Amino acid sequence: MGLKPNVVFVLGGPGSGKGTQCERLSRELGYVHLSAGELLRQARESGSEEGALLDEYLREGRIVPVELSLGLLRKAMIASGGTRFLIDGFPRNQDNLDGWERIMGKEADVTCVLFLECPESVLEARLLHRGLSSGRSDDNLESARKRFRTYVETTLPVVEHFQSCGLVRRVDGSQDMDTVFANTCAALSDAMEREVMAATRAQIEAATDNDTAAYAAMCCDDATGAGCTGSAAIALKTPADVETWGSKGASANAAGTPFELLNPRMQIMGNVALLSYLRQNGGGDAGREAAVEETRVWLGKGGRWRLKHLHCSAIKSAQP
Ligand SMILES: Nc1ncnc2c1ncn2[C@@H]1O[C@H](COP(=O)(O)OP(=O)(O)O)[C@@H](O)[C@H]1O
Ligand SMILES: Nc1ccn([C@H]2C[C@H](O)[C@@H](COP(=O)(O)OP(=O)(O)O)O2)c(=O)n1
Repeated sequence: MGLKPNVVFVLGGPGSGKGTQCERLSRELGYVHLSAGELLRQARESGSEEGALLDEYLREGRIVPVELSLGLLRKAMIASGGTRFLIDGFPRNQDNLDGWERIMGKEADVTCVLFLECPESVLEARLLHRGLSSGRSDDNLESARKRFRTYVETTLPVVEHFQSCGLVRRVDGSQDMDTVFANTCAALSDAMEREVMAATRAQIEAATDNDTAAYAAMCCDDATGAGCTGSAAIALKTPADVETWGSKGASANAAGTPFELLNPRMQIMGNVALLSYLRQNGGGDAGREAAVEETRVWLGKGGRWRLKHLHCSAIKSAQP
């Protein structure tokens, strides 16, 4: 099975800093940032037949039917080619949530919900200030108050739903931008760890399936592998490189064998993740048994985790 898209929902009142934080997170941590509100504004401007209807919804601070917002999000997710998403301003009500679960529930994994908390007085001041230059028809006091009411009545219950699933990471959005960013990064660390584990599993599955193209697609252009051969690091970029690598460390890649990643240790530094584990290939009747210490260095960029380097120990045990 390939890698499912990993999604972080970013919620908070209007003006809580969702767009500001997502823009920086996407730049520094390599996520694809998609703003539901921005996609709707673009759709309104595109001259489509829904334009006039959208204009009314946006001015009134009402939430548009999920078919429309999720349709735009889904298209943008596919067009981005990424697997790691910050989805900003969605799901904003029960209709959004139901639509997501119906259409995307099996297609994507929600790793966490980043929730920026901010008092209404701060939000109002920010939106009025933003209104001086944003050109947004809803950055005025009347629309801001309507949007805040909509947020309290319809979005907070969605946050409570995610809270009961243990997915909410709360960050005080009223602090200065750098402090909010630092707290946001810390709040995302466990979600990022899960993304890296999922990417690692998907890449090992590609190896055990002999899917060298899928494996290579998860590598950086300058990726290298070292260890198994006892010689210098070799390039790990093209399917042919992966083939060469596999043939040298064949026992650890016994075709179709199930595997376990034991004792994983992970360190995340910005958009770099370092993961070490003992990879145990159980084979049972199906194949050989082998254990290898592996360290993978992953780089988060362009909306994906890409392998930068793989180091393997010698095979610790193998049965013919
Ligand atoms: N931590 C912060 N402190 C002060 N102003 C902020 C902060 N975060 C965002 N802003 C400003 O507040 C306004 C709203 O931020 P934005 O990111 O657009 O919010 P949202 O996407 O949640 O509506 C913007 O003008 C932005 O520059
Ligand atoms: N899931 C969504 C997200 C936004 N919208 C609409 C309604 C919102 O008032 C506007 C603007 O949302 P956006 O997230 O860009 O901005 P604010 O958080 O309100 O500042 O877009 C929607 O209908 N459905």
